[in-house]
Amino acid sequence: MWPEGYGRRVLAEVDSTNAEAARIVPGLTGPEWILGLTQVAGRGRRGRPWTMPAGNFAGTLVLPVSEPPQVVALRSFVASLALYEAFVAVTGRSDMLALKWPNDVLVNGGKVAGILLESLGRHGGRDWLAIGMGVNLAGAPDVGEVEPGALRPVSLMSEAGVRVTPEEFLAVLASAYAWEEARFVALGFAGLRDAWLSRAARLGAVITARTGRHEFTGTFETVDDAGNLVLRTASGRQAIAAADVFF
Ligand SMILES: O=C(O)CCCC[C@@H]1SC[C@@H]2NC(=O)N[C@@H]21
Repeated sequence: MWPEGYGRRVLAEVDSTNAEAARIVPGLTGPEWILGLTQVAGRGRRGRPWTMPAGNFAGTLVLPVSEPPQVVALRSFVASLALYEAFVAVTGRSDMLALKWPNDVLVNGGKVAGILLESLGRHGGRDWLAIGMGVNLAGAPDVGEVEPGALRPVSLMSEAGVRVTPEEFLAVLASAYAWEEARFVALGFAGLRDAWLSRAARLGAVITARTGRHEFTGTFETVDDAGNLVLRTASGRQAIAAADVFF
């Protein structure tokens, strides 16, 4: 069932649903989903492009938020848990799914979805956030399109053999997101941290985190209560706020 209080608009073609979010936010009074059936200038994290083979999901939730910025940023965990639940709902399986810090969703070890949070500033006396989600439902970009060392892109179709339209996926995701959002607002990150950790890829394994300035290799111990990646390295415990992670 479509969640109460959330609006929805579906666009045949859009440059980027996150860019569209910035355009429409001044006229909004509550949360609104934007679905782009074709997205021609999708944006990924760290300024990378996000390509969208036909039939994939490109959606952005435009959300009013009321917490300090470091808490608002924890919506990436809310969104990744919602994506995970949506995948379980459409495939009936959880055995091949995992979450990669900070906010990728993996199927059989390949990247099937990514999340891009962008602040939209203040409108109508409220702060707004764009939560952009790209999901490879039908096809994955060519492996040559991702940076060296990044996980191979995969699609739900190739890994699970499940065919889902973007509209069908939006219905499932919107409902999963609304549930996770309500839990986050009621209980804070403490209310979902264990759920996220129990779905985490490579917890307890040695991983590498690159921050742009530094590279840390160590055992992935946990995610702390501020959402930082905690690694046990040869030189001690490191809590890392933002990085790309390599397995
Ligand atoms: O780099 C990543 O992993 C994040 C990718 C986020 C892509 C989605 S697609 C829908 C929304 N609109 C955009 O332009 N980007 C996000």
